[in-house]
Order: sequence, then structure tokens, then C-alpha cells
Amino acid sequence: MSPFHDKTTTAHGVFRDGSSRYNTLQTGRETPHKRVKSGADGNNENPAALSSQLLIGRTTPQSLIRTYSEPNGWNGGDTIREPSPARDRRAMLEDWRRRKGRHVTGTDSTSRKRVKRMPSSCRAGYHNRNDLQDTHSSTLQNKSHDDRDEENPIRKYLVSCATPGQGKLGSARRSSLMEKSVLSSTPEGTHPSSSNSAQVDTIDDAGFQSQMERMKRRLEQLEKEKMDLSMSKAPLEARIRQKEDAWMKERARLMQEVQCSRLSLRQADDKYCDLQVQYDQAHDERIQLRQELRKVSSSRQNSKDIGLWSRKIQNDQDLWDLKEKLRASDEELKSTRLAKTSLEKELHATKIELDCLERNNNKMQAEYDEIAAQTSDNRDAEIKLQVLTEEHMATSAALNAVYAELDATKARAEATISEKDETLRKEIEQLRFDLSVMKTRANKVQLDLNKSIQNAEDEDEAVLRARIEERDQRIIELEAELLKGEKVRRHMHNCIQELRGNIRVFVRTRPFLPGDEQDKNSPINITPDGESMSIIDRRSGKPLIFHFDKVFLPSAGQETVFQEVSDFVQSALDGYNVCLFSYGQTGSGKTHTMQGCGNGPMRGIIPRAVEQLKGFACLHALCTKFHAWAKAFNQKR
Ligand SMILES: Nc1ncnc2c1ncn2[C@@H]1O[C@H](COP(=O)(O)OP(=O)(O)OP(=O)(O)O)[C@@H](O)[C@H]1O
Repeated sequence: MSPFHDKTTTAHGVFRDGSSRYNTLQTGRETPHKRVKSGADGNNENPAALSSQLLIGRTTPQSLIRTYSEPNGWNGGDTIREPSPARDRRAMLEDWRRRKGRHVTGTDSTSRKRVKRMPSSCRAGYHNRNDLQDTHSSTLQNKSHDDRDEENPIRKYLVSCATPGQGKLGSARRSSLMEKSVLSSTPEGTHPSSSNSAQVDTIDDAGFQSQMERMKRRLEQLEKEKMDLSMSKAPLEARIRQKEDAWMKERARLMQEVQCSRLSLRQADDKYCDLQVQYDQAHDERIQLRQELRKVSSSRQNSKDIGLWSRKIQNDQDLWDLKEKLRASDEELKSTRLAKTSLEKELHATKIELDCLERNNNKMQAEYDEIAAQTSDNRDAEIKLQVLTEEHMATSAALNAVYAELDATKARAEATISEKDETLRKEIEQLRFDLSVMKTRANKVQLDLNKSIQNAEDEDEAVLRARIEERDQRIIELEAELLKGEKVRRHMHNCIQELRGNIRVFVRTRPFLPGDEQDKNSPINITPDGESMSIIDRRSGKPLIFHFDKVFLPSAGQETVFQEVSDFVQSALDGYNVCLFSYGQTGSGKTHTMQGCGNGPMRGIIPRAVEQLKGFACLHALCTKFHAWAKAFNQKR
């Protein structure tokens, strides 16, 4: 019967007074909290009943283990330790083996059955509640309560507690104890009461705080250890070097020992081989001697020859000697084997030691490499720091130089600014003085102007009207004179034109063009007075002279030609009919003279005459306007 069955049986025995608690628990229709609460309230203060609920109902295997294997929980301890399933399973298994006095190996079917009957908390993979219940039911059918009481230590304790006056704990103590057990095994959120829940929270907070404190202290301790380790780096390096040297010496020594051991092993092997050969030889001789002995013994009865008997004796003696020799060889062989075995063991131990030393060496080498890396890092950092320090000093020096230069520039700028301030201040004073003078003059001018205005206003209006009439009369007189002069001018101009001739003929010679065939001996010759020209007759060779009103040289421009004919424009403006036309050979320049080209100096007679007419028209319109304005002004007055 397993302890688990004992527990369930014990629980059932406690409630066998007719209640249906056992069945209820087994089918799982009543929560363990109700069971615990009813027991704690005094309706049923039997801790065994509570433990049965925990075992059968809703507890986890870990809580089962804790309930079973935690002595503090049953002996009145106040603390609830954290469960250790493996340790507790081993303890339960050992306890159960010790009690059963049998060794469960699991090789035979009986042992395997026993293992299956062990508490499910002791067997990995059997933490199913159904397994527990099935085992429990079968146990109830096969075991009496007394046997279960005898075999289960928890049951013993529970029974002792259930008996008034004999338990180690009082009812209140047991209630408190069982509440703790329930709290430790009840799933989260299913506490039996609010007070218990608050207690759990308080316990959890206190445990968390204490754990935090422990972790803080551990952290501080680790920090200190880190500092100590960093400070003890140099001695460690020295120690590492010493250990490395010692290890090298030890390694050399062990290598020598290994070599010696191998040599002695090889010698022992050789000796063993020799002894094996001797043993084989002795064995062969022994076989031969036995055969001879057998032959001798067979022939001893038939032959009574004394020689043969003596020979037999001799052979027996030889046989005895050979046996002794064989025994000695066997002993020597045995001792050699022992020596070989011991040497092999020694060699194996030496190899193990060598491996251990190599591992230590590798470990020390790794530590040494790590320390060397840290040292190189520190050196690199120091070099970098030195370089940065030098750069910082150089930068600071350059910065100081820049600051000094800036200070000098600032001083110069301040001096220049002060000078300019002084100059500007003087200029401002001068300008203020000039402004005051100008203001004085302006005031004086203003006074004079005011006086003049006042004098002008003081003039007599009648005097002004007389003056205006006088001027108007003068204007009328001048207009009359102007008209007279205009008539005279027109008459004179007409006379001049008539004198110059109403019909005038001008000749304009065209210069040679780039495409013309130039003849240096031109037959045309123009006189210097510009009024005649001669043409040489090629047939007679005599010049033919022609007279005109004007003869223009080839170099005469458009302006010169227009000045000569502009009087006709004025005649046309004076009211005379004027006609001006040109004729000549093709390409002689008629169009060029009359029209010209462009708007510049190459303009001909027509555009220039139009411009002259325009100017006259503008002047006429202006005069007309002025005349009308003067007339209207006079009428208004
Ligand atoms: N006085 C001059 N100076 C420079 N070039 C001239 C002059 N007279 C005429 N020409 C040039 O001679 C060329 C012929 O002139 P233009 O056409 O006026 O001749 P035209 O007598 O009118 O000919 P057409 O009878 O065929 O109309 C033109 O290229 C013109 O520029």
C-alpha cells in the first residue's frame, strides 16, 4: 500500500461518520475552499480531512509534495518553504523504500507495480487528478484503515492530532496551519475568504519587498566585488604569470613522468611478453612431461626394471622442479600484470591530471588573454586620451590666439568708432549751426516775401487794370504790325521767287556706283560756279556747255538739294501753287532725290517738305489757340 493510498484512506476514515464529504470530494462537486473553511470554522477541525481535500481536490502535485514532505507544515513551523519537487520526490521515495524494506529497481513486474502504486507526486508524468482518484478508489477497496494508519506518517500525525489532548497542536494552531497550507496550494483568485486574500497579499508584498532588499544588497555587494576585482587585476596578472611558469614546469615534469611511465610500461609489456613465452614453453614442457609420465606410469606396471624406476623418479623430480618453476613463473607473471595494471592506472591518472592541467592552462590562458585585451584596451584608451589632450591643448592655444586677435580687433574697432563718433558729433554740431543760420535766413526771406506780398496786395486795382489795357492795346498793335510784316514778307518772298524764276531747272549728277564702269576721262565737266556744265562731244572732241539754275556736284547730299527747293514749300504755304518734278534716264537717281530712303539723312525732298508743313501747321495751331485764349480772357474782363 502506498502512502498516497494511506492519505486518502485516512481522510475517508476521518469522515466515515456518515457524511458524504468523501464522495463529494472525489467527484469534485465541492470546492476545497469550502472544505477548508468549514474545518477552520470549527465545524470540522480535523486537519486530516483538510489534507484529504487538498490531496484529492484542487491541489497541484507540487502542493501535494509540500504537504507531504514539509515537516514544518506538520510540526508547527510557521514558515512555508518553496517546494523542491525533485528533492521531495527523492525523499518520499527513500522514505517509502525504507519503510517497505524493499528495493525498487523497476526491472521486474512487481517492482514496476510498486512504482505505479507510489504517490503520484513521486512519479513524474502521473500528476493527473483522475489517476489519483482511480488509485484512491482501488486502494479503498483493498486496504483496511488500520493498515493504512500504520503505514502513512501523515496519517499517524493526523490521527494523533485528531485525538483531544494528544495532538502536538491545538485546534487554533491546526486551523492556522491548514489555512497556510491551503493558501499555499489554492489557485490564484480562489481564496477562501477576503481576510485570507488580504493576508496573502500582505505576505506577497512583504516577501517581494524582502526579496528586493536582498537583491539590492546583493547588487551592492557585487559592485564592491567588481571594484575589488578591478583593483586586484595587477596582482592577478602576476599570479597568472607565476602560475603559468609553474604550470609549464609542472607540465614538463609530468611529461617526463609520462615518458618514464610509458617506457616502464613498454618494458613491462616486453617482460610480460617474455614471461608469456616462458609460460607457454613451460606449459608445453608440462604437457610433454605429463604425457611422458602417463607413458611411464603405464609402463611401470609392466616393467620392473630398476633403471626405469629410477628414471621415473628422476622424471618426477624434474616434473616437480618444472612445476615449481611454472609456479614461480605464474607468480612473476601475476606480479608483472599487477605492475602493468598499476602502471596503466598511474598512466591514466597522469593523463587525467594532464588533461586537468591543460584545461586549467586553457582557462588561465583565456583569463590571461582577457586581461591582456583589457590591458591593451586601456592602453589604447590612454593613447587616445593623450592624443585628445594634445589636440585639446592645441585647440585651446589656437582659440586663445584667436581670442587675442579678436580683442585687438575689437580695441581697434572701438577706437575707430570713437573717432568716428567724435567726427560725426562735430559734423552734427556744424550742421545744426548751419541749420540755425539757414532757418534765420529763411525767416528773413519769409519776412521779405510777406512784405512783398503785402505790398503787391496794397497796389491799386485801377493801376493794374490800366496796365492790362495798355498791354492789350500793345498786343493788338503788335498783331497788326505782325500781319503787315507777314504780308510784306510774303510779297517779298514772292518777288524773290519770281526774280529767281517761277520755273527753275536743276541738274543733279549721280556719283559712280560700285557696279558702274568708271571712266577716268569723264566727258562731263561741271563749272565751279555751279550753274553750268560741259559735256565733251566725242565725235568732234569739242565741249558742249549747258546752263541751268543750279548744278549739283555728285558729292551734294540730300540736305543741300532740299535747301535749294525749300522756298517752294514756303510759297505753297503762302498760297501759291507749286509743282516740283524730276525726270531723267533710268537709274539716274530720280527716286533717290525725290523720296530717298529711311528716316535719316538719306531722306528725300518729299518727306522733308511734309515735315516742314507739319511744323508750320503745329505753329499755326498753337498761335490760333493762343489768340483765342487771349480773346476770351479779354472778354471776361
Ligand atoms: N546722288 C546719288 N548719290 C548716291 N547714289 C545715287 C544717287 N542718285 C542715285 N543713286 C543710286 O542710283 C540708283 C538708281 O537710282 P534711282 O532708282 O533713283 O534711279 P531712277 O532714276 O529712279 O531709276 P528708274 O527711272 O528706273 O526709276 C539707286 O541705287 C540709287 O541709290
